[in-house]
Formats: sequence, structure tokens, C-alpha cells
Amino acid sequence: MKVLKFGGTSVGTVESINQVIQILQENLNEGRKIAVVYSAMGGVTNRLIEIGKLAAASDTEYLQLLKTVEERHFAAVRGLIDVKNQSSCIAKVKGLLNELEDLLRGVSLIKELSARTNDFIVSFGERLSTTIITEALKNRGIDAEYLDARKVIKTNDHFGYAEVNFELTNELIRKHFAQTNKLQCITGFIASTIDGVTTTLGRGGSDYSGSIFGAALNATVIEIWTDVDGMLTTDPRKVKNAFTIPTITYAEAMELSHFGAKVIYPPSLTPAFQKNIPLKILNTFNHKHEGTLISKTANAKEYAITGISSIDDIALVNVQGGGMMGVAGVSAKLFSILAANKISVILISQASSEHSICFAVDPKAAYGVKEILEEGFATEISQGLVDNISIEQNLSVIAVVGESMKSSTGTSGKLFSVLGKNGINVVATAQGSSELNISVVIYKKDITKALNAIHETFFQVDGLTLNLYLVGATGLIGSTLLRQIQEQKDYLKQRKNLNIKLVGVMNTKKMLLKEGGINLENWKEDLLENGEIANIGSFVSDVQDLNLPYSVFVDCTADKNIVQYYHSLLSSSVSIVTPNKVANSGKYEQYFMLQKAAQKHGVKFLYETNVGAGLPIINTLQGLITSGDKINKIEAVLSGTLAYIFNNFKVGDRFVDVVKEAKAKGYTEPDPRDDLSGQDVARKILILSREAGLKLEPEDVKITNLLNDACLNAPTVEAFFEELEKDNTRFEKLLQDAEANGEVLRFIATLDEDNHASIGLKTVGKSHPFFNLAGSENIISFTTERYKYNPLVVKGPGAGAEVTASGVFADIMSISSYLV
Ligand SMILES: NC(=O)C1=CN([C@@H]2O[C@H](COP(=O)(O)OP(=O)(O)OC[C@H]3O[C@@H](n4cnc5c(N)ncnc54)[C@H](OP(=O)(O)O)[C@@H]3O)[C@@H](O)[C@H]2O)C=CC1
Ligand SMILES: N[C@@H](CC=O)C(=O)O
Ligand code: NA
Repeated sequence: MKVLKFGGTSVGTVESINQVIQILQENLNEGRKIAVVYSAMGGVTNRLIEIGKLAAASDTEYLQLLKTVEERHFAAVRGLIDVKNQSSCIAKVKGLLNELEDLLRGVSLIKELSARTNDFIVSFGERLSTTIITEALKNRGIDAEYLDARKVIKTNDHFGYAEVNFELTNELIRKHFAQTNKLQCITGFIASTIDGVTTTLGRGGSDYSGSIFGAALNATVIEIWTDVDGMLTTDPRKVKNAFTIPTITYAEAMELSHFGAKVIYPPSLTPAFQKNIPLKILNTFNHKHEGTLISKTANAKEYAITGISSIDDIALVNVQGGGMMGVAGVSAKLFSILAANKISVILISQASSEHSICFAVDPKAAYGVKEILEEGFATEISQGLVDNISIEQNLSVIAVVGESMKSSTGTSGKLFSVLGKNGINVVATAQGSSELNISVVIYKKDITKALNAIHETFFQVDGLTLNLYLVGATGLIGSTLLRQIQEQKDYLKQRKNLNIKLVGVMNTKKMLLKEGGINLENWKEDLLENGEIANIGSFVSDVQDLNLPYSVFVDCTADKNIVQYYHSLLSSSVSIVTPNKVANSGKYEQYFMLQKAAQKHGVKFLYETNVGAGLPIINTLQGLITSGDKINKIEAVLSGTLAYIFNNFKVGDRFVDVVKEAKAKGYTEPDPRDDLSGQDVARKILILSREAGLKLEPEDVKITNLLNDACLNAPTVEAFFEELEKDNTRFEKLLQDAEANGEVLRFIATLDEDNHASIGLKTVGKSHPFFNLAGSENIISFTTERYKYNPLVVKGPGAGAEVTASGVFADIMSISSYLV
């Protein structure tokens, strides 16, 4: 024998009831013996409760609502049963509705609605749906019979949540089934007292009915048919990669549903669990899907956890007091007060110092709880043993559930690390000693982010996803970066199980954000066609409001204003990667604050390309410092542009043409004067000095500038080129003088032994290590305590789109390995 139970949505419409009939027909075709329990049509129970209340208030609107209930059931009859057979079913339905109407008239006359009457009113929901389905089955030639569960399920008179007399109920069910071979169509949710007064079975009522019948009949399985594909790893409305858990234990299912998984209400399935009858959660609307099998022992698990559930809205009550320490009985008293007042506690956490106990309750109950406790602990409060009962609202709880936690280590470590790296503050935590569940209380605003991050980390269904926001997307570095990511996408997916999802792009004119991701193949057209007017302030707030896990903000501009948003982004746990040097070369205080903000919020602020583009300079320097070395001196060629210019400028050439060439090759700053004025190199040596541990300010760097005032003050880049053309002889002379001595021109940055930073144009001879540089090559020589006699040297192309974008890309990649 198999017991099937169909919920409200499964019997909610003609189409869905047809699905139900098909499922039953398939079972019968296979020769299975089945019994079937039905809920009321979806929404009808609530409607009946509303109607009852209106009637008790003598509000005649109940009659209109009753009409809609009536119409819905008649429509079902018309849709399910052939015209020639409809009349007897219509008569039955009409009979029930008349009875209900009489009852409601009585309620409206006496203006009173007891729990007992309410149970009777709602019982019509299941009686109507089951009557219609039974007739529909008969109409299709199935030998079905209506069974009003009130005949066999016997309870006490706790109306609304009646308790079952199992001895009597089991006997009546068995007796009834022994007498009939017809397919039993059973009303869920309802029962009656021994005297025949209608009762209901409380929350999860129809599941409970299914379980009662399954247990009484020793069913091989109880199938709970609903509108989802079984129990999911987490809430699919919040996490799109949630998937069906194929097998789960009773205990896990209990835990998951205690913390909000709404598919079933396991306490109501206890009769089945006690008899070790497996349960299946199946989808009426996708009936070939395997669903979830709930049994005593589940199959070996692929993952460290089984599922994640959450309650969006909870409040924490914190009872605190120095006097609680070592005073026996405070928590006993606390929980007996809560129990006496029927306050249901979602989670409890007590510090081992016993200084405070906090517990989670429904937010609606929280202030009532505070009052009750203040009254209950009045003496302790007056004696100073309990000094504070406080409430914190706007919280959510997440429970990570799984029996495998018992046998594997590191689950909680991983959980807290995921939360930490995504800047999700844990307000309270509890772990059951059964090691079946770890619960964390977090701020409500972080719930979706937390569920996604935890789900991605533990299940890695579709790999881990970095959410990327790029400002400066249409620029040289930005667009090269997007092309490189696009080219590398498949490799990252296959080899690293990593996705880079471009969520936002922006330039000076437009901005575009898509939570689901912007296609890397046509992002430019998309931005142009669908982008809104650019506004960096609202772009940043959108990033913060989306609050996606593993977020990285990439600034590929040379803009000064964007930098003011860095701190706020890092504080919202968004990592930053940037080739833009402005943030790190402004006031020392700003540089320092950004470093601190990243550390504090568990995110990364990476800027390898600030110096020498993709060359590993910042990382090398950081490695030296963190491993305890001390920098004595840095000497470097740090401008790709100036290196290129002085490698290619020949006597007889126009200096301005070589500068234009460097620009065309993508080496210069958006405004090449930043390079020629020494500004760009000054920024770089300042950043290196700071990385080396010095608190230098921009004005501490001594600059020898290459440009005259006319060039510096030219209003546009074009006008600057015109001025530069006029200054050709000066550059030619510099070159001729150098060549006369067999030397070359090099723009060199130095941090000397006395911690003085300076930059300027120098001539170097053949024996100097900087003599042989080609193209846009940079060279950085670190003399340190450990590299005292022979400096550590990094050399290679230090500018250009490909090498810079790949340096930015490498920083993004290093964030991914830190986060996972
Ligand atoms: N070129 C190189 O070799 C290296 C460059 N860098 C650094 O990389 C950064 C980018 O350089 P590069 O790509 O050459 O510069 P580009 O001028 O080519 O690109 C700059 C991009 O930033 C956008 N932008 C500028 N201001 C804003 C703003 N306020 N809001 C939104 N978008 C803005 C521009 O938009 P729009 O397209 O609308 O103009 C453009 O897309 C610079 O900071 C540079 O110092 C670092 C190392 C090496
Ligand atoms: N304009 C810069 C680019 C790298 O920072 C340079 O020329 O080095
Ligand atoms: Na670099």
C-alpha cells in the first residue's frame, strides 16, 4: 500500500487536478494499491477563515466571498466531469455549500465564532475538493470512493490543533480499509472527536493525515505531492542554483524545516517516521522528477552539508547580567517563563561565561517577550543580578544542516570564513550538540548574499562566481581586460570551476548594471543601447544595494573623483582592483585608510599595475617587507612612456612625434603630460616608498620636470602637442649632449638610503645596469638588507594595453583564490 497526499496547489485548478488524476491513473495501471489524501483547493482554507470572521462581525461581504468559493468549485466540476454526469456532483457540492451557508448565517446572527465552529467551517474546504475529485475519478471509470476522515481519525477537542487518539484511529482506519477495495479518496486536515464533533489537525494538517493513514496501513511509502521538485538545498527564490536534495534523513528534514524550509512540516510526519516509513516529496507539475526521499538513513553524501535554510525575520532577545554568572537556575527560570507563555524559541545561544543568554523569537512576539521577562525577573533585576533585557530587530537566521558534519572537520570554519570574506557580520551563533546544524544570526540586509555565498562555497554547483563591476570599460585597459576575460572564460570554468560575471560597466557617458550578468560578447553595444546616463555615485550605490557575494570593483580610469568611493566600497565588503594610481599617491592618510578598510572588512585592495604595469613589482616588494627584509634603496626606470621615448628619439627626429607614437602604442597616460611632467613616475616612487614602510607625502618627492610652462598650461592634449613641437631643440640638445659622452638618457626614480625620493632625467653610461633597455621596458632595482651587494632586479615591459590588462586580470584572479 502506498499513500499519496496532494497539497492545495496540486488540487487548485482543473488543469492541476487533471495532473493528479494522471498520476493516480499511472499508479493504478501499474497495479499499485493506493490511498489518496487531498487538501482543500489552494487558498480556500484561508478564504473560509476570512469568511468566518466576516460573518461573526455580521459583515455581509462574507456572502460575496462565499460566492467566489462556490463559483470556484462549480467551475472545477464543469471542467472535470462530463456534462451528462455533472448533475449528481453539482448536487453534492451544492449540498455542502448550502450547509456552509446555513452555518455562516448562524454565526452572523449570534456574532460569535468559536474555535469549534471555525474548525467546522474550514472542514468544508477538504470536503468540497475531495468530493469533486472523487466524482471526477469515477467519471473516468476509476472505482473511487469518498472517505470523510472524520469517520476514522479520532481526536480530543483541542480545536485548531487536535491531538489524535492513535489506538482508536488506527483500529478504525484498518477496519475501514479491510472492508473495501475501492480507491479511497480521503479528506486531509480534518478529524472528529469521539462524539463526532469536527476538529482540525493544525499546521501541516494534510501531511499529518497522510502520515496517520500511512502509519496505520503500514504503507511502503508516503508520497507528498506538492508544487516543487522535492526539498531543495536552499530557497530557490534567493539562490538560483538551488537544487533538489535526492535523499535526506528525517532528522535533517526536521532541522531544515524548523529553520524555514516550507515544503513540509515534519513534526506532522512523526507517525510515519516512528514506523520507519519512507517519505517522498514529489512535484505534481513535474511528475517525472525524482524528488526527495526522506528516510531514516540517507545515502552517502557528496557534499559536506545537506541544505541551508533560513528565516528572514527574527528578533534576538538578550538577557544579560553579571549576577547571572554561577547563579544556578536563571536559564531554567527563563525557559520556564517562555514555555508558560507559549513563546516559541527559534534558537538559543549562551556565552560560556554565563554572562548573557540570547535567543531568537518571531519579531512580532519580541516586545511582549521583553515585558514578560521583565515581570518574571523583577526580583533579579531589583537585586542587580539581571541588568539588561534588550531586543535586536531586523535580523535573519541561517541554518546549515547536515549529518555529514559529524564525521568531517572544517565545516564551521568554512562557514564563518565565507561569511567573513563577504563582510557578513555574525550577530549570534548556535550549534546543536548533535552536530546536525550550525545556525548563524545575521543582519537581514545580508540574507540573500549570505545564502548565495554559502551555497556556492559548499555546493559549487556551477562553480564559484566573482561578480565584477568595471568603470572605464571602454578605455584602453578596460576594454582589453574584458577581451582577455572573454578569451579566458572557458579555461577558467573548466580548470578552476570559476565564473567571472560582469554585473556592471561604466564610462564617462553611460552605465549599465545587470544582476544576471552582461554578455561579454556584446557588452559595448549593450552599454550604448541600454545604458543609463553615467553617474558614479549611483553606480556605487547600486553595487552596494545589489550586495552580491564575492564582488570586485575594477577602476580602469585615471579619474580622481572615483577614488573617494573606494573606502565606502571596501567597507561594504567589495574588493577593489585598479591600475589607477590616484588613490595610493594622494595623502598618506588616504592610502593608509584604504589598506585598513580592506583588512577590516576581509576584502582585497589590489593595485599591482600601479607600478610597472603587469610586472611583479608591488607583490615583490610586499613579499620582501612581510618576510622581514628592509629596503635600503630603490633605483628604477618606472615610465614605459619615457623609456620608449628615450629609446626611440634620434637626433633629427621631432620629439613630439615620438611622444605621439608612445601614445598610439598605449603607453602614455590618458594625458601624456602626466608622463612627461614626471607626475606619473613621482606617483609610482611614492607608492613604492609607502609599500616599503615610509610615510611620505606627494610633496616629499623631488621632481625634475621635463616640460616648459607653455606645455603644462596648454588647455588640451592637442594644444600641448603644438607647444611641445616648439620646444624640440631643447630635447635634441639633451640627446646630443648624452651621445657625445657615449651615454643614454634615462628618467630615473630613486629612493635613497636616507629615505629621500626623487625623480629626474639622467644620463647613464654603458656600465650602468639601466643602459640596455629596449622599447617600453621598466627596470626596478631593490637594494635591501638581504640583497645588499647584488640588488634584486625586476625588468620588462612596463606599459601597454596587453601587459597592463593582464596585470589587472591577475589581481582579479588572486582575489578569487583568496576568497574560495
Ligand atoms: N596604459 C598603460 O600602459 C597603463 C595604464 N595604467 C592606468 O590605467 C588607467 C586607464 O588607462 P587607459 O585605459 O590608458 O585610459 P583611457 O583614457 O583609454 O580610458 C579611461 C577610461 O575611463 C573612463 N572614465 C574616465 N573618467 C571616468 C569617470 N569619471 N567615470 C566613468 N568612467 C570614466 C573613460 O571613459 P570614456 O571611454 O567615456 O572616455 C575610459 O573608458 C589609468 O589610471 C592609467 O594610469 C596603469 C598601468 C599601465
Ligand atoms: N603611462 C604609464 C603607464 C603605466 O603606468 C607609463 O608610461 O609607464
Ligand atoms: Na606591477
